[in-house]
Amino acid sequence: MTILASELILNPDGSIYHLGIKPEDLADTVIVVGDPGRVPTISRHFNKIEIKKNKREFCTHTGFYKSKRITVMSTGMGTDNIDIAFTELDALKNINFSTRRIKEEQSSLEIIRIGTTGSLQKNIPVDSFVASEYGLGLDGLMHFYNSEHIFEKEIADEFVRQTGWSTKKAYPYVVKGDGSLLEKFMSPEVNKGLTATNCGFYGPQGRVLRLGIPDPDMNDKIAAFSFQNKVVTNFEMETSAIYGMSKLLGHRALSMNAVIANRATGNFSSDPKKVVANLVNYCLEKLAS
Ligand SMILES: O=P(O)(O)O[C@H]1O[C@H](CO)[C@@H](O)[C@H]1O
Ligand SMILES: O=c1cc[nH]c(=O)[nH]1
Repeated sequence: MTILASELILNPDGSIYHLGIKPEDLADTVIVVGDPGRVPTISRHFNKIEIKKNKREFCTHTGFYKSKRITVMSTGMGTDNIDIAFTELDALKNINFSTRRIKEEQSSLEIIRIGTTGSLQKNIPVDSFVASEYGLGLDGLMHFYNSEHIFEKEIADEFVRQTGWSTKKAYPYVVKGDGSLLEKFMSPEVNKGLTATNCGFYGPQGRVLRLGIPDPDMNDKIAAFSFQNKVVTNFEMETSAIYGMSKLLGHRALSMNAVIANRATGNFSSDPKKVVANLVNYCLEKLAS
C-alpha cells in the first residue's frame, strides 16, 4: 500500500518533513539529545563530519567517531517531539521514499539518548549518571498507538496503587529499554533505574514557583514507590516515549542520564556542562568499544 502525501510528508529536496534529512544522511547508530546546542559538543569528537543539517529544533550531524558512523540529532524537549522524531527516523530507515511503500525487509537502529535529569533519590547525587532500565511514562503518548503488548503492566498498576495516581492524568505505562545496550553501558559508576518521563518540567515534576499543584507530596510518594526492589530513580521528559516508539518500530534504545538536579536534597550541579561532557565521553567510548 502506498502511503499518502498527507501522511508521509516529504520536502521538495526529498528530505523528511520535520527532520529535514534524507535516508542517506542517517547512520545506523543514532545519539539523540534534547538540546540542539549539545549536538556540536558531541560531533566535535568525530574525526570526520559528513553532514550538518538544521530544521526547527532538529539539528543533525552525521560523521565518524573512530571508525563508527554515528548520527547525533537533537529532538527538543518532550515526548510530543519524540513522536515526530522517532516516526521520521524510522521512516528514513524503513520506508522507500520513491515508492512510498514500507520496505519488505525492516532494519533496526541503535539509539542512545544522552540527556539531563533530576534525581529523586538522595543516594543518586548530582554529577552522577543513571542508565534507564525502564521508562515510566507519565506523559500518555504511547496510549495513542497499539502498544499494550509492550507494556510492563504490573509495574504501572502497582505505581498507580502505591502513589494514588489521579485518574484525571494519563494512565502510567512502563517500557523496558534494550537489555544488550544496558549491559554494554553499565559499569560501577552508573546507577541503573526506573526513569519517570513527565509531560512538563515544572508542575508535572512537582516544582512550585507561583502555581500550586494538587498533591505537593507526590514526588515523595513517587520516590517511595518500590516494585521488586526497583525504585524510580529520576525525572526527565523523553525516555518512556523513546523506549515505546523504539520497541514498537523494532529499534534498540537506551537512555543515559546526567544528573544535574537532586530533587530529594534540593541541590543543583555547580557545573552541569561538565557532567554532560563526562557522560558524552563515557557514551562515545562505550559505543566505539
Ligand atoms: O537535557 P535534555 O536532553 O533536554 O533532557 C532534559 O532536559 C529538558 C528539561 O530541562 C528535558 O528535555 C529533559 O528531558
Ligand atoms: O530536574 C530535571 C532536570 C533535567 N531535566 C528534567 O526534566 N528535570
